[in-house]
Amino acid sequence: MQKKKVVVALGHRALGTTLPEQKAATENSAKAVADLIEAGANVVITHSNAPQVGMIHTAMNEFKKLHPDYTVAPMSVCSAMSQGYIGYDLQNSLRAELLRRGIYKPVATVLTQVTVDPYDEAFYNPSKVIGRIMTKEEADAEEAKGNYVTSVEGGYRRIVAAPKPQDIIEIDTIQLMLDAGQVVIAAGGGGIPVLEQGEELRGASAVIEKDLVSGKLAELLHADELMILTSVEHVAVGYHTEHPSPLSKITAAEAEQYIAEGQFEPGTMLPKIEAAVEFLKKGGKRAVITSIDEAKAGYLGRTGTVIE
Ligand SMILES: Nc1ncnc2c1ncn2[C@@H]1O[C@H](COP(=O)(O)OP(=O)(O)O)[C@@H](O)[C@H]1O
Ligand SMILES: NC(=O)OP(=O)(O)O
Repeated sequence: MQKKKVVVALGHRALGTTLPEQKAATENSAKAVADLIEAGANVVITHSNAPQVGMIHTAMNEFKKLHPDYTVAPMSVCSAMSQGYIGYDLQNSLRAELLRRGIYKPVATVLTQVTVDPYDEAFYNPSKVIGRIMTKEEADAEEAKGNYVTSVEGGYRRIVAAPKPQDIIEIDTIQLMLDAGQVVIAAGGGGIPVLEQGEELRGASAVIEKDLVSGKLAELLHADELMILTSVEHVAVGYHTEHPSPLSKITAAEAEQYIAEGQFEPGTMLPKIEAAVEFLKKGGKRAVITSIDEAKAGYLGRTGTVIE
């Protein structure tokens, strides 16, 4: 039987935030991904990174206090570190889970760079929330350094630019590994944002939305399916009303209509729907949005929101 090529996007619930949380969460997520592999999927995994990249950035800032003449680690470097750190836990959890099930499959993380447009409006309107919740004093200190913050429930968080992903530099490597039946973890945290300058790639001060890059990855790999595994079993309309209606199966045109009605929250559900619609418009067959706990049922069409 021909295996299905599936891009699987893992969100916050699949990763946790702190080091011990991430270890436990990735072990759980590995079970969900192994279920998909057992069900016949060849998977490429991509994942969130906002809490982790913020934590790494804070750590690098602390390091600079010991060495004031050092430059602060750019956000692109912090993104690369977050791919390595999250990929390390994910690939080991998945390797072990597959071995426990008697499946031998190489699992590897590809440090992935994603080009962005230097004129992307997002550079003038930072909107991507990263890192931990801060006090007013900490937020003021960030602003004094030239960073941006926004108020959230419980305090303040940093915001950075989230330009749209244009192209994936390591796509041929990812494709080769996928075609060889290997499990690839790629474009984590939206990918390391880079600007093309002649032959050079220069890191951009931004964090790309992981949902949008998962759609781009699925498109460029000609994947059969995009699965976005998040914290809710279904996408809903009227989500913030007393009577939300869960969606089971919709078309891309219906999804666009709901986008126009403002049914999806920017920064959480909206980019997932946009990624799904874009993937379908570029030739994808099916996108599924469901909870990480229902991954296999979603893959088998028994739950989740399916967009076709
Ligand atoms: N219309 C909607 N239907 C379902 N969930 C929604 C909707 N609008 C916003 N959400 C929120 O989106 C969240 C999932 O997005 P997010 O927290 O960014 O997840 P992830 O980290 O998995 O990408 C859900 O927990 C839910 O609160
Ligand atoms: N890069 C990214 O979109 O991360 P989050 O999903 O954690 O916001």
